Amino acid sequence: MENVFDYEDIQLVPAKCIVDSRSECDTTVTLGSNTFKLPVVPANMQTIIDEKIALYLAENDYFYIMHRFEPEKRLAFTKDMKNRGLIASISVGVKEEEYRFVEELAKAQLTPEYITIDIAHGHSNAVIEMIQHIKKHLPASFVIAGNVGTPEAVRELENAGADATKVGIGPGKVCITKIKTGFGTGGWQLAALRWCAKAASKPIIADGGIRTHGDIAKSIRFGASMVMIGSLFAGHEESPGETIETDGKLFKEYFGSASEFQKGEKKNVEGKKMLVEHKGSLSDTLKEMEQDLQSAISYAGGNKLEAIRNVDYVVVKNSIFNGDKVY
Ligand SMILES: NC(=O)C1=CN([C@@H]2O[C@H](COP(=O)(O)OP(=O)(O)OC[C@H]3O[C@@H](n4cnc5c(N)ncnc54)[C@H](OP(=O)(O)O)[C@@H]3O)[C@@H](O)[C@H]2O)C=CC1
Ligand SMILES: Nc1nc2c(ncn2[C@@H]2O[C@H](COP(=O)(O)O)[C@@H](O)[C@H]2O)c(=O)[nH]1
Repeated sequence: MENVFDYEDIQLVPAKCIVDSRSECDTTVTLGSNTFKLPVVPANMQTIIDEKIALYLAENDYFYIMHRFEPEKRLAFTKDMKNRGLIASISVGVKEEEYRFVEELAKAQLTPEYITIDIAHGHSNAVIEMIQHIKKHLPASFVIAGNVGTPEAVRELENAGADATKVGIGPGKVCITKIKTGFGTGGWQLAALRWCAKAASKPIIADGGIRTHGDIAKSIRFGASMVMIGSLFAGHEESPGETIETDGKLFKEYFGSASEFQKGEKKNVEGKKMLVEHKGSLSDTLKEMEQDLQSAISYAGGNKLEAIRNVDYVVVKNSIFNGDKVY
């Protein structure tokens, strides 16, 4: 790979505006057989989403993916969402008990609309076999598989039956994979996304490294259908992470799914914990994201998300913030 770059190295080039107001710009996106308000999904991590947030997102037409770290609650969660006439979207791992869980769902005739296979190194037979298992027992579920960082991986998971792949190994804010292993897409996530998107024949979810709302538009430009975000969703009133007061200031904790805090032991740790400034309500952030994306669509010279895919861009190595600290 040559000419790698990341979010802060790129600026999108404006095209002639065709709308009279940014409110005319449509930020909706279709994934599988459902249409959502934004091409954004909060990360399936325990300090980012819980049942209450999932319910709020589903009721308000946002995409969500429930985490897999309270495995015993997933069947009841799926049933509850279905009883409310809402989309059920859950995560699974690849261990033996996860195979039994998929069979249990099938036996109970509960088909989640979306199942995400949530594994650090998704380019593996373990993930391929789980995709095939889900497709055998729950053929109507839309399967998102990951995480990966190469075109080969995207193709292999798609060929195994994945309906979408999730790209991003190591760009996350609480990720230490890049430091502990030397591997990943950290520092060149946007270029890796472009590389993967060129090989993809199905949707790609860009996962990790989003630090500003403008990065959502950049992800769309470089081939993402949807963007998964952790840290920007971490500090809300509703966020499940613990609230901590330091010197009169409120913070919320945000920890990695492969951190010692998540695992309860110091084994194969590839994540850390940090404190994020308290930032008000989730609905305010979602509204602001929508407005910023509407504005981005207007700069792209269109009135739909698709317009962003075709804009020109320039590489401005590490200079777009002019020294301003925005995160
Ligand atoms: N997007 C990212 O960059 C990363 C995300 N994470 C997140 O952390 C969580 C835990 O992930 P993960 O450890 O995969 O899940 P699990 O702890 O559920 O591990 C799943 C299985 O895969 C095996 N495994 C894990 N990593 C590797 C590897 N590098 N090579 C071969 N086998 C492996 C594990 O065995 P064993 O433990 O014995 O090796 C285990 O059997 C997930 O939520 C994941 O998304 C973690 C790191 C990077
Ligand atoms: N390497 C690790 N990556 C992790 C861990 N827990 C989550 N993640 C990934 O990060 C993104 C969120 O990134 P952000 O930049 O938006 O904060 C999340 O969706 C996972 O893919 C971890 O412990 N280690």
